[in-house]
Amino acid sequence: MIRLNIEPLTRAAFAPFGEVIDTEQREHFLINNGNCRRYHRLASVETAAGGHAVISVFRARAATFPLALSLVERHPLGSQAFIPLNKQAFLVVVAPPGQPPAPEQLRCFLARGGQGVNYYAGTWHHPLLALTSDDDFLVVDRDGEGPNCEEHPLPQVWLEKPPHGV
Ligand SMILES: NC(=O)N[C@@H](O)C(=O)O
Ligand code: NI
Repeated sequence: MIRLNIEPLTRAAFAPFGEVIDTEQREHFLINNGNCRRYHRLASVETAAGGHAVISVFRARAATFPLALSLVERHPLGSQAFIPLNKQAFLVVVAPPGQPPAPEQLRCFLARGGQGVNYYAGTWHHPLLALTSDDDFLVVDRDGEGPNCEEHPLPQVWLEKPPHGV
């Protein structure tokens, strides 16, 4: 049985899996006559095989802990971004693109309030893990023809609740 450690979400640590969407210490430039900062291209949207990008809202129930992770999935034809609309923290479980991951390859990150993630096409990940009930996330991913969700079952991988007040 494997219990995943929870790591802080940083751009460097998440680089093999995708991009971190946040504004802390990020480059920006002024637009709209100096009334607005543009944090430009924090992440890129991938849509392959004739697909197109769509914007959705996911309203998620909070995960309950300890949590047995039963699967990971990947979207080979497109990226997938999750941006919390209420700046709530959430959990991100990922493994690098490529062969279906062994449990030891899984990484768990805590996205603190205000951080979002963009999974590269093909990055293995657990479906959205919210920590707050009815939490809303803006989701940008690919819609269109073709198989874009592959699942891989996991044996005995557990996740404990993150420390309080994260
Ligand atoms: N099913 C769906 O659209 N969501 C998953 O891809 C997910 O990563 O939460
Ligand atoms: Ni997904």
